[in-house]
Amino acid sequence: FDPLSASLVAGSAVMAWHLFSSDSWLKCRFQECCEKNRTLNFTALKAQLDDRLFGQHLAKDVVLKAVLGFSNNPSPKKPLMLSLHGWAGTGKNFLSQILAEQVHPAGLRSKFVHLFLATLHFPHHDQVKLYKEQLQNWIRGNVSACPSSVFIFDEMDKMHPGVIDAIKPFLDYYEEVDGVSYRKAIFIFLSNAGGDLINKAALDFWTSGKRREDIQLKDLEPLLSVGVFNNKNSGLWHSSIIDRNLIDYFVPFLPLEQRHVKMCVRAEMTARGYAVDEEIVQAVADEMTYFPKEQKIYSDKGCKTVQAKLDIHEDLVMREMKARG
Ligand SMILES: Nc1ncnc2c1ncn2[C@@H]1O[C@H](COP(=O)(O)OP(=O)(O)OP(=O)(O)O)[C@@H](O)[C@H]1O
Repeated sequence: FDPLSASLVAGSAVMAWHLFSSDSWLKCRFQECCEKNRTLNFTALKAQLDDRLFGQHLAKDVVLKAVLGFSNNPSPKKPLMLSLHGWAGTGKNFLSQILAEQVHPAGLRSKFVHLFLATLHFPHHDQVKLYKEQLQNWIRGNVSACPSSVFIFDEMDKMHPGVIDAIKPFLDYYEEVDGVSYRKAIFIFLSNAGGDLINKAALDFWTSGKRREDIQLKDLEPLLSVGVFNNKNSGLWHSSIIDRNLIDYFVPFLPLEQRHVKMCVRAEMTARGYAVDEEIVQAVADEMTYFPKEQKIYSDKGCKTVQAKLDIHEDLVMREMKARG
């Protein structure tokens, strides 16, 4: 190497190191970077929820209100904390995913979005101490790297109260904890707790001839405050998160009717690139089971098994086509 080539090589190396070690434009073209100051886009989120989430007017309203308040506040006093409640397959994970995509476009695939399942990640009650430590380290490390990290905790009703308490310091009104600020992070809890009470309230509305869309948050809150929040037998709420009022928003998910199941089938067919076939839509909706036994109004599993049932129909259609040559 002559001195000129050597300095050129060294210069290029320094430049490359600089470009790829910081969140430069070039680096972020090739790998995901944390957008530290990204705010949630209310209009985009509303459009996504209007288009994709069916039959959940309350959940939609509460989440939009929460997001509006959080994103309009340049210095929130605490992280955003949502607690989603409802029957299986009604869209709790789905909404969390849509919300996460608004902060980090890769959604659940983003390295800044973290999904925990109680039965998978924290299965053994005798290891609570270890889980607590690991979870706190994980949250601390990830929020230090990306303040707008999103943490989703599924199956909160199966989570040991000790593990839930491990999250508490991050949810509180502290400016910083050990030099890290958690105020831009989002925490979402998902749970089936209270689902039966929400279903009962929806059924009461139906029975008295009122429109589902007229159910308001105030119709559910008294029921849930007794049945979930102040019920010492409802595992989830043994935790001090409730005592400290750290949950910003309670988000109820209503049970889904057959018309919503059909909307899910149509959406799934469109996503798979097929023309919507109403015969198949009806067939899939008819294969679902509904409750209560007498009236059969609400889908037992919400829209959860729609994809699997559609797979079977897809298979049958393919075989028919093959048989016809
Ligand atoms: N309200 C809804 N609108 C549109 N699609 C829905 C809705 N609810 C469920 N789905 C569809 O069903 C799938 C399963 O729903 P999801 O996982 O969100 O249910 P969940 O409420 O989280 O259930 P669980 O309590 O059993 O975890 C979603 O990925 C979505 O495709």
